[in-house]
Amino acid sequence: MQRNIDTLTKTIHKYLERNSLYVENPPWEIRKSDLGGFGVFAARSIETGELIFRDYPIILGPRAALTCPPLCVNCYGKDNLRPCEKKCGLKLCSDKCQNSSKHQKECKIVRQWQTRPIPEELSEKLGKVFSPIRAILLSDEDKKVVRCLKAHISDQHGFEVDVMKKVLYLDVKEDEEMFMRFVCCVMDANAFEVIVGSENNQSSVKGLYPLGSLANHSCTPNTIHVFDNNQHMIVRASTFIPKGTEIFHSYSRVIWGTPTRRFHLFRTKHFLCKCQRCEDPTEFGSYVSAILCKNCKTGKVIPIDPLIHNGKWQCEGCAESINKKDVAALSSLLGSTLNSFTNDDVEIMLKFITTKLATVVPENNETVVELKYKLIWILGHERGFTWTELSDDHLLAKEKFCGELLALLELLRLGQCKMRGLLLYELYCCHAEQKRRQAKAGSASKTSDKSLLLEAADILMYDVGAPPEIKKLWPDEIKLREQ
Ligand SMILES: C[S@@+](CC[C@H](N)C(=O)[O-])C[C@H]1O[C@@H](n2cnc3c(N)ncnc32)[C@H](O)[C@@H]1O
Repeated sequence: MQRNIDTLTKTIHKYLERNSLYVENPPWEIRKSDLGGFGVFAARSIETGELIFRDYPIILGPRAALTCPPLCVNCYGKDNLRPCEKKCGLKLCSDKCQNSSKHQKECKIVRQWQTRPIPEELSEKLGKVFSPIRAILLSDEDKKVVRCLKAHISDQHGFEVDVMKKVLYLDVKEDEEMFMRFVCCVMDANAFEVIVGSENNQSSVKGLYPLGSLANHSCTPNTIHVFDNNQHMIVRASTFIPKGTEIFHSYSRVIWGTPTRRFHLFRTKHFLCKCQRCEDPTEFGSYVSAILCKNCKTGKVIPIDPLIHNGKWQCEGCAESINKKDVAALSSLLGSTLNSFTNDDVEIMLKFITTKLATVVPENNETVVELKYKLIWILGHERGFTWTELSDDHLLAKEKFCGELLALLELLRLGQCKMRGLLLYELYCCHAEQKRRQAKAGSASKTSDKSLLLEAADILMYDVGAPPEIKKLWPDEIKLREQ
């Protein structure tokens, strides 16, 4: 399909209207982007925290990753899965899901395609390659929406259809196969990871959001996106966005260093980011990708030109230069050490930060940051380290890491980003626990700073995964939507 601004704008407006999400004079508009293709731009100035748009997934389905557990194909629950009574090969978790009209349609089409029964051991495979089948059942209008989204056409995409044909022996018609292969290319270019379910029963699935898909990437995004309990995507401004500015998501992890982010973006989204943060050898003075100089021991080694693949790196202190390969070897070693730690290795991780890591990388290096973030989620949460079990030292360590990572996010100019919301809440919980302990010991009580909680509640507004204490602070109108 010919992609131009008028067709794209009309198609997206109509899609939002069909889903009751269109608002008159929206603060966004679709335009050609200097980055190539199209993008979403601010049609007027947008204040920090302002709602930019809501979007609804045109396709939502299980993720194919091997690490994702099998899910009910209807509600994405993980428990009580059983094969469909009509033997389509999919798994469901209840009579309600079995009898849902959505499943009835999907069940029928899979049974039509079956040339032999799908054995139970292959049922999980069918669940994981199921999203493109969903696209076949879209209305013609919705198919038109999918056709106007960017597709990365290459043989690397579409393995789902190969599994359908070669492993599950589904007899798919040629035109259906072609459309499903195209849908795989569209999903790979545009799909978001979506969290469904609440607190203790969350699953990760993938969703194609037509308007959300049109926003390009920046490593310093100006938006935050969350998903509510109806799988709507809610996009708000994480910083002030002047009129005419391009609206960006981040497709990568903001705490990764430039080589890691650029590699990830290239591998998954097939482009080399050249944003302001990627261009800056110090990443706005954060030194997230820097390592320490082996020669002078204290100088920070940074890339001379971060946009040159395999270019030289140089120490800011003694000017000693290093090959990118040596930097990459150290990063990879540190990365695998980080991955080898389990939740029980808290003491080892804490020691690793202050000993080994402190001699080879600066304090904001991505490995240090990842490790601190990992510890923040263990301390106060995991078995053996819950709030009441936590030692005073561990509580202090968690509080310190929250403060350090919040300072880093500011250096990285990330505004009211999701990670800030999560860290503010964890910091608030540290203070509340300290206050409880002081009250118990009868000593002068530390005040737990309510402003941290209020700011976290504002940043994480609408997020289905937000802690209950935060949800209580949302305006009634949003609480009602959540029910
Ligand atoms: C989700 S789409 C974004 C919308 C897309 N520009 C379009 O025209 O529909 C993702 C694709 O847009 C392009 N893109 C997004 N951000 C980019 C960036 N910062 N630099 C270069 N290309 C980018 C890449 O081709 C990427 O795979």
